[in-house]
Amino acid sequence: MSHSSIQSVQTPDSTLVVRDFGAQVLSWRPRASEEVLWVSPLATITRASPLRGGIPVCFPWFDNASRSSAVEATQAPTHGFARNTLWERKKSTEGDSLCFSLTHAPFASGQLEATTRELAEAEYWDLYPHSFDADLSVRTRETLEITLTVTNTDNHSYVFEAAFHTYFRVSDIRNINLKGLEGACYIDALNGFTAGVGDSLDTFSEAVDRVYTSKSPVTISDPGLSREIHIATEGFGSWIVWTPWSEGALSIEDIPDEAWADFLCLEAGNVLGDAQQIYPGETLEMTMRVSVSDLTSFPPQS
Ligand SMILES: O=P(O)(O)OC[C@H]1O[C@@H](O)[C@H](O)[C@@H](O)[C@@H]1O
Repeated sequence: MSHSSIQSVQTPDSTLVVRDFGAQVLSWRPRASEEVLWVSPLATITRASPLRGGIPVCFPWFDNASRSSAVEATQAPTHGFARNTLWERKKSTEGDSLCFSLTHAPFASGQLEATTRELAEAEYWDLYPHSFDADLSVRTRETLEITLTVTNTDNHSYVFEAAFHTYFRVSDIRNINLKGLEGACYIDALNGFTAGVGDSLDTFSEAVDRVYTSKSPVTISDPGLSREIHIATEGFGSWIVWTPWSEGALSIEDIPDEAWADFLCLEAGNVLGDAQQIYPGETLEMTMRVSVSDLTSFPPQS
């Protein structure tokens, strides 16, 4: 089976590239700007594994499974299995969108002609025995709009976490400003998961790994690229902010030692206290919108 299938869409306003494996956005470039997403130069597209960069989809749990309320098995893969699974490409009625679906259900024993994807999926059933249909739609115009829709197709309620683990490309993380988290409460993963408040985190000078509770839009202001990236959400309650910094990047195989300053992970999420309870038949929708403006102009309306 090939894991390298990628789809692209070009509109008058932008170009978009998405990989079927993990339904992972790899590139988004609005016409008037440089590439918005960072992908590691060491990323290998032919491997059946999430690629370092772009927008991996973390679902149905986030982070190390031992800390997640959505999954019981502690040996479960970090950030859920959606990013480790081949999604099915769906026909989109709109020329500016790419749509993918992932069905999670018990594997019917005795079924002789299972697809490779079904077999791969079956291995996760023991870890997460809750049926769902998930859809990911990605629309590219002047704004990138990415929506995860989850329907509980089971007969019991359960909990999931979700995040769009976006690697934003920046000129140099030491010279950017982050706006929008002023006054928000956070949990600090680098400080024993302690709670903090009031640290607005507007500039970066060391490793950061925090989950902020906030629904407010955020902006990355990047004088080096003369642009601002505006990110807004609906249906998400958290922002995860992560940079490994120079020392952390040394222990991450697929980030070149010198590349740590080239990206900031700013992730729209429903994690920790924002984990979502979903009832039989219920559908929940989570959307992130990304737009870019010149540093000197007003943010575009989406
Ligand atoms: O290497 P992974 O599994 O993609 O995770 C990278 C990082 O992802 C972030 O979302 C987490 O907050 C970090 O703790 C983690 O290190």
